[in-house]
Amino acid sequence: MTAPVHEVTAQEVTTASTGSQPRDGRPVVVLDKLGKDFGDPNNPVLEDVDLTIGRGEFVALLGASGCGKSTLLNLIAGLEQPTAGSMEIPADGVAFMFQDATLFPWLTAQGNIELALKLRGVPKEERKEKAEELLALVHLQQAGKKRPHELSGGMRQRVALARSLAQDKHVLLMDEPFAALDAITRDLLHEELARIWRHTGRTIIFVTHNVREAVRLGQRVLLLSSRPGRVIREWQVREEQKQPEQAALLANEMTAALRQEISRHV
Ligand SMILES: Nc1ncnc2c1ncn2[C@@H]1O[C@H](COP(=O)(O)OP(=O)(O)OP(=O)(O)O)[C@@H](O)[C@H]1O
Repeated sequence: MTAPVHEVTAQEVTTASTGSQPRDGRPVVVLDKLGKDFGDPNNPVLEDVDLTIGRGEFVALLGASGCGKSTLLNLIAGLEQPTAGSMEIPADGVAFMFQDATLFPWLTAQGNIELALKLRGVPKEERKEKAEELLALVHLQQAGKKRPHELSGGMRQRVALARSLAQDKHVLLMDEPFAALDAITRDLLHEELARIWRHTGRTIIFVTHNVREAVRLGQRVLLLSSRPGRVIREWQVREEQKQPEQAALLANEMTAALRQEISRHV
């Protein structure tokens, strides 16, 4: 059985009666008692997920392995249907970025971005310029003619980010996009992503296992319980808490909560 999915247009916005409220901005994603099972209703992956995400928010999602983080993103992306509760998601869909860049190997970096623009219906004569702008936004203006195998992992993820921005969706879902990168490259990409988020005003929902990454990037960090997954705790991250000392304290607090949740489940 599937549950109702309501698609909100840019103008049509409602507020959920329950769950996490956004810090500011109109709600763009509203999950109300959302649940998902894969055939066994007695063993749902997600149950009673209540969450409201406001326009322009950067939300990081933490939780033990297998608690349903990716499933939650798939539901918001419309790739899976909920089996309980209801949700409101943007009518024009969302953009998705994964851990693996999944670029087409036979296309150049620029070609991969131009393809996304083409699929969005951007006229041919505008695609080159727009792709170049997006490459510049991710600081890859020199690499447009290179194919994916000629790029480092970090550069491939930059192209993947530019490609997801090319889809021109307001909501960007990111599923552990930097997990496979080394610490220094990841750090650089954090800076890039924070800058791009401020520049574009996108709403970003970012899944990670890395607590420091969540503190570094998120305005709000949510902790999902182990199966069945639901939001059990959340932290607002103030700007000053992104400074190293305070960030470390907050990360410790989140790690303790995450550990407790993992051991409770074990
Ligand atoms: N299409 C599917 N059919 C059956 N079970 C599924 C399907 N997709 C996910 N699951 C199950 O749902 C549970 C949650 O998976 P999910 O990938 O959402 O967790 P996760 O929190 O993202 O995990 P990780 O942190 O390890 O990536 C797992 O037990 C998984 O096997």
